[in-house]
Amino acid sequence: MILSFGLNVQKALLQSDVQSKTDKTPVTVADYGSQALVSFVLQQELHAEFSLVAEEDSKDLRKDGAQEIVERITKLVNDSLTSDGSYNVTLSTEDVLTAIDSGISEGGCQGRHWVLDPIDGTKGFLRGDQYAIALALLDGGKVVLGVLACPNLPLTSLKDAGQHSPNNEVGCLFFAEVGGGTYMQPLDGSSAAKVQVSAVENPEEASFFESYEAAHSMHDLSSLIAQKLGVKTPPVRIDSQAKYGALSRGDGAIYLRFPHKGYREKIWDHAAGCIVVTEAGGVVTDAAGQPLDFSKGKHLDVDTGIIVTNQKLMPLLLNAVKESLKEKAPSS
Ligand SMILES: Nc1ncnc2c1ncn2[C@@H]1O[C@H](COP(=O)(O)OS(=O)(=O)O)[C@@H](OP(=O)(O)O)[C@H]1O
Ligand SMILES: [Mg+2]
Ligand SMILES: [Mg+2]
Ligand SMILES: [Mg+2]
Repeated sequence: MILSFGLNVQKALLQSDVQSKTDKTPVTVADYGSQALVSFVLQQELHAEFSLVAEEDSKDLRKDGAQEIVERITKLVNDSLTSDGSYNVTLSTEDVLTAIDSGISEGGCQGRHWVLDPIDGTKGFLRGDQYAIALALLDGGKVVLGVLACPNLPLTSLKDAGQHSPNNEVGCLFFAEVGGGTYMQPLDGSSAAKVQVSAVENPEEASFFESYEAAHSMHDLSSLIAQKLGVKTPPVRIDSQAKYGALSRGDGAIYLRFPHKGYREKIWDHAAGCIVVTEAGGVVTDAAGQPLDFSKGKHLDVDTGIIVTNQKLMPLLLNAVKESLKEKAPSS
């Protein structure tokens, strides 16, 4: 239901469906609608008090002049609930705003918290490119479950892109539970298969992922790191945690993310992706080699950036990162 919601809205997006947040990033009726749906379904299924840390809130939707967009979100949510048929309800605008606001939890190191990015890679979503719906569960500050839906990701490896594979089908669901491995299932519901990260040991044979948006990650720094490693192929730039999904099935071997100075990472941008990759045999650390700490609330306080690869390549990657950061540091 939530996945077809994103795809349907992406196809029929109106100019008025896209708003700008105070941090100047875009938010759409799909981001709000997806958050309302996931929050509603979790509450229905869990039959209990639950805690949700999610990206969006209803502040802007409660302002004067926002009535029209709230009604549009409510209609999209109700259309999705009706077409799915699992829940025989019609939500009011206030129900939708309340569902969105259930995502106000701060998370932390105690208890269980769901972590949601209702549309990750909103800019990619708007371009018609990659985006993901990312849901994770924290227990005692550790990620224990992750689900990553990537409605526009090809079922076959991105390595084959452009080679006119007869199978152009898209839509992948990745899921992982701690200790249970990572699985990928086509969104058409056919059976799931276990996936593994790339086994490449020679960095010259490794390809790497990075953000599509240069504003989200320093492409010049990744390029220097890749050069030091001897990586031969150009970077694969795609939006969202689809990068983690693609990496978990070995489409590439490395993911480099170096936000510009001053940006603080949020847990919903990495929690699901992190467990999907680690359960597939990968390693996710900050630029100093420390694991990501999801127990500190909404933010992830990482040293400089986030790097992901397999266990064999990580020591080489960490060295290349350290050398590159030293080279790029302004001399005092
Ligand atoms: N300035 C800056 N630096 C780093 N990261 C930022 C920045 N601004 C936003 N964001 C967050 O990036 C999320 C999307 O990351 P991506 O890796 O998908 O970026 S990209 O679209 O591939 O360029 C994106 O997630 P969504 O908002 O869910 O789309 C943001 O949380
Ligand atoms: Mg956003
Ligand atoms: Mg995001
Ligand atoms: Mg988002």
